Amino acid sequence: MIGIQPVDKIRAAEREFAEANPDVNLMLRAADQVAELAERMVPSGTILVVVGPGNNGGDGLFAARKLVRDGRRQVMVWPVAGTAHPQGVVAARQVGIRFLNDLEVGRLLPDIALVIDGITGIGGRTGLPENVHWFAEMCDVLKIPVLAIDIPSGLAAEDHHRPAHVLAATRTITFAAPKLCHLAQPAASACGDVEVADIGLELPKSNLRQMQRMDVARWWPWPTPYTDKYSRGVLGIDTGSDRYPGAAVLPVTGAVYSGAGMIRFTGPDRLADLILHKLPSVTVGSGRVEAWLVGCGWSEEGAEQRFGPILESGVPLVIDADALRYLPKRLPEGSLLTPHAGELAELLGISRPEVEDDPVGKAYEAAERWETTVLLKGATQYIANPFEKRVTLAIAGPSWTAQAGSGDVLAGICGTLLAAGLPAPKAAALAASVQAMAAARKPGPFPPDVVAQAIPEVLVHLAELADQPVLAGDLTPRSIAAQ
Ligand SMILES: NC(=O)C1=CN([C@@H]2O[C@H](COP(=O)(O)OP(=O)(O)OC[C@H]3O[C@@H](n4cnc5c(N)ncnc54)[C@H](OP(=O)(O)O)[C@@H]3O)[C@@H](O)[C@H]2O)[C@@H](O)CC1
Ligand SMILES: Nc1ncnc2c1ncn2[C@@H]1O[C@H](COP(=O)(O)OP(=O)(O)O)[C@@H](O)[C@H]1O
Ligand SMILES: [K+]
Repeated sequence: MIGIQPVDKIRAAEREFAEANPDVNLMLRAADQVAELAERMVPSGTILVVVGPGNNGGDGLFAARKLVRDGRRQVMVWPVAGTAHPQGVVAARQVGIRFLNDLEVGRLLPDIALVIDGITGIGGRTGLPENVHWFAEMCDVLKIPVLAIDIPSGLAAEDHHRPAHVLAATRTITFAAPKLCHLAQPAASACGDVEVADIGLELPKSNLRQMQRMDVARWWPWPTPYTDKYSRGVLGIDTGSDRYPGAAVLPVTGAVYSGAGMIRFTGPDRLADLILHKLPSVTVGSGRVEAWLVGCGWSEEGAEQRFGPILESGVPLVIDADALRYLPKRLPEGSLLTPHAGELAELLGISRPEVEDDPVGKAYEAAERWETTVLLKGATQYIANPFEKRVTLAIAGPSWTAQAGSGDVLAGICGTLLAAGLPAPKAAALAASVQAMAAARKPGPFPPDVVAQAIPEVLVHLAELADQPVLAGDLTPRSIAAQ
């Protein structure tokens, strides 16, 4: 798990560090890391460092000095605000770096091998300075690689929005910890590959975090030799309707391919035939279950009648789609709500843009109101955990997943994991991450059920990562196997 840090925590850590280490210049440390990455990106060619008025520009100027390599590399600086970090300017001038004006930049740009963006960092407000708009567009058109220092200029560190004008980066090097803009879409799409450089700052634990592959590997409920189908978890699924028959098949597909021990389908009989045709391991009719998945494709007719008895069962529920309209005040303990932005807006009685403006805050608000875990779906998936007062971002996948039915499959994966006994926040974070990883293995317009079929391959890799014996399969002792 990686902690995502707000700007005030970064600044506080910087102050503490400076007090404890008066002889260490953090800007030089940051600049060295920027220069080192720039060397890796373009071992030769001219580098243009674009600097703003603050310390982000200071990083850029000291990196420029380092990159000159005793005159063996041509490095130029464009101070976009007129003024720039005074000591940085002196340092750059001392090694003979040429300072350019707008006209010169326009003329020389086609021959630049790399742009280093030191316009604004964590002090940046959303939006690029106006006199740089043309430059950002030219870099894009000319496909010039851009290395952003800390934050691509135009983005604000704690904001997931991507404004119309931003100096989009090929790579971003940030310091100490990622900020929200590096990981949350659409801002993240302007950051390119993000590298987090250690400059020695000590940061407190964050209540905003992002899942890593190793977390998925470690938390996945791997079966053991003691496992049977019941102990792996029986999932009840009541989904689909005449209007949405696919919403019966898709969640079941997600559940089967993520390894549910057993599935009991209790939706309309006609739909059971459809499911069995594709997935004959599913059983039909009620019985004991460890968790329920409800709501996908219910449509309105009869929804409440379907929901009532399931709510009374007392086991944890995955509550998706139409069932979100009929939430009781108190939900069974351990339940999980899986709304997309529109459904969350309806739940909270606000507009969709209000949710899209503050996904972290709104997901958390709903989680607190219903005292339950909320998985807010979308390009970035947020899991709000009101018990430990934190929000986790799932591992992200390709945008091809934005298609009808992906949410149904995801609900099925969540169901498998709740039935396996995982607490809802873990189940949601694992399910969303694994679906994204499966989609990354099948990048393209594959239907959501085909993406679900890639989950076993993802799990094989994760089991290797976690060194899980479950992979061995053949437990024959080596000496016998060799004969
Ligand atoms: N903290 C750390 O641990 C370390 C930090 N380090 C580095 O310091 C950076 C932070 O530096 P910083 O605080 O000086 O702010 P910075 O990002 O340069 O921007 C402020 C300037 O930009 C201006 N401005 C803002 N938005 C604008 C806009 N949209 N359009 C136009 N102008 C805009 C703003 O103007 P003002 O708000 O004053 O009007 C102000 O003049 C950090 O990202 C990292 O690179 C490392 O050296 C070492 C460790
Ligand atoms: N831009 C995107 N990039 C990646 N995944 C996305 C994107 N937009 C949506 N998704 C995924 O698509 C799913 C859509 O869910 P939902 O809207 O409930 O679909 P449905 O109800 O039709 O199944 C979510 O699980 C989310 O993971
Ligand atoms: K920057």
